[in-house]
Amino acid sequence: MSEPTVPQSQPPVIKASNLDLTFQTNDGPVHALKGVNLDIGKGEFVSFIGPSGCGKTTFLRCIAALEQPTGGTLTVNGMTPDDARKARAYGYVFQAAGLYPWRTIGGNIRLPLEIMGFSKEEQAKRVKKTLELVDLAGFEKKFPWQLSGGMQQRASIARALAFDAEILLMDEPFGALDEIVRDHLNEQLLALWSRTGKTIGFVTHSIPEAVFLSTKIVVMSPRPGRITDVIDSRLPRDRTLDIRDTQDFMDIAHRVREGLRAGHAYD
Ligand SMILES: Nc1ncnc2c1ncn2[C@@H]1O[C@H](COP(=O)(O)OP(=O)(O)OP(=O)(O)O)[C@@H](O)[C@H]1O
Repeated sequence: MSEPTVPQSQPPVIKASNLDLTFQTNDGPVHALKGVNLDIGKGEFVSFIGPSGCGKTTFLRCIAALEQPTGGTLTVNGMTPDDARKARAYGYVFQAAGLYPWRTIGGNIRLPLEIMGFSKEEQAKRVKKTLELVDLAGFEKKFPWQLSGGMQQRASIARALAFDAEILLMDEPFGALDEIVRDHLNEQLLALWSRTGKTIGFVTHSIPEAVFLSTKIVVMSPRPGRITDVIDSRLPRDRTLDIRDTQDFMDIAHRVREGLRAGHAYD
């Protein structure tokens, strides 16, 4: 079994130092992120967990250059998030699959490739490869409504993978799915991560999902949005759902739960 730790010699892929983001609203300032420090190494699977409003989405959006921090520094591959975006450093998977209903599954995956100006031949190659990666080979010509919710979410992951970015940012991608489907997708996502070696940032509200998927779990708390615990998981990288019955799994889940409770007591 491989070890979950990342070699120390590699510089972090994502580095946040004393990061702040305050939104100015009509009701006064909202401190969405306050003093956030975090290093994410290459090939790590990092989950962000915490109650609504603790800044999970905001942090992911800062990495993706969709929000501008008001203090501190944030680098992605040693660059500003904006430069990293231009260098196509990451793919982003949103809460809802967000597929265009008038385009086929292949057409949806192809869309960002068309916009980026890939050749027709390269587009076809990448659509085929990413559909295989998410176990949807043969569904290219179907329309989104012909697929189940879980399959649509997988298609949306394929779209984020299509330009082969090293970093995958996923904002609660399986939140709306039932538990059995979610379990299955969690296993598939782990297999995909292990095949591709990508660095993944994953937002979730589910403790078992965070513990099952991650090499690192970041526990956050609201008002102001901040990190209250960072847990480096000692679970082996190769895992199946059975690992949820082990003592190690339950110990980590317990620590996450305690972290969430401590954050609530702060209110
Ligand atoms: N564009 C915005 N303008 C003003 N306030 C915002 C904006 N975006 C987010 N916020 C506020 O910042 C805080 C953090 O929001 P964020 O969406 O990051 O939380 P979250 O942890 O992802 O929550 P959830 O689990 O509900 O998705 C919240 O109080 C939210 O209302």
